[in-house]
Amino acid sequence: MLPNLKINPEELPHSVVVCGDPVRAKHISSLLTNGRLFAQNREYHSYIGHWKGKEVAVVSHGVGAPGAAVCFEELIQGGARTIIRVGTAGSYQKAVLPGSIVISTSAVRCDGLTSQLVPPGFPAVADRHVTESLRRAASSRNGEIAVHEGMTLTLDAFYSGVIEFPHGLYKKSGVLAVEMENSALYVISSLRGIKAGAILAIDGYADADLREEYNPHTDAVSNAIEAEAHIALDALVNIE
Ligand SMILES: O=P(O)(O)O[C@H]1O[C@H](CO)[C@@H](O)[C@H]1O
Ligand SMILES: O=c1cc[nH]c(=O)[nH]1
Repeated sequence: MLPNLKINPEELPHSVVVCGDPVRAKHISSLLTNGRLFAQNREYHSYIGHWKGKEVAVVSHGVGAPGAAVCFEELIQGGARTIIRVGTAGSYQKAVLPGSIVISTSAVRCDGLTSQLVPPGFPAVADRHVTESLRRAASSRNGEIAVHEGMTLTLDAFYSGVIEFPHGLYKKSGVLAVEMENSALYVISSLRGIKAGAILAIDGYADADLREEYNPHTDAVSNAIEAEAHIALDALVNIE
């Protein structure tokens, strides 16, 4: 039994979708054929079912890299070989609008967790086969929603303290969006030799110049989450 996920590894498929929100995990499982809850502990709610004939799991990892890392490590210990994160993120770029989607190719490591695992220069990169599969799955949806691809940034602090995080620096460097777990997923998957990637629904602007009142509960964001869930499931079953 995996101690934090409370999953019996014999039940865990090789292909897994992960997301922060347990309610989103339940919703994604409702898209599956015979989707059902098969484990639950803390923020980790695990569902199993079939997508286009292939068995997949959907597991929530909560908010933030340390808790998510527990989830990723135990999934890999339990036999997961491909993990795709279906997340949300704040945009740094005017052209990356709320309600659009970002396929993350890499993550700037502004989290604390990965600096306890690997040296500073170690890259956090998505697997190229996963990224390619996400790109193909997204392009087969006929441009119904804008899809961007590029670097994202992983940060621990959702709200600022007295220190201002230099969002503007990363905006100028071409980073598309900020979220809180991708670097952990990429570093851990590289260390353990499995494939991982991430797709993100943009739920607002994180950049101070563009920011309005943060409201991630809009129809545009819900539509983007619905679309990215379908894209991730398609990418998971069609990966080469
Ligand atoms: O929507 P999820 O997958 O939780 O992702 C993003 O949303 C949470 C913050 O609201 C963080 O977990 C961040 O990474
Ligand atoms: O970490 C996150 C996630 C969604 N939106 C943000 O602005 N930040």
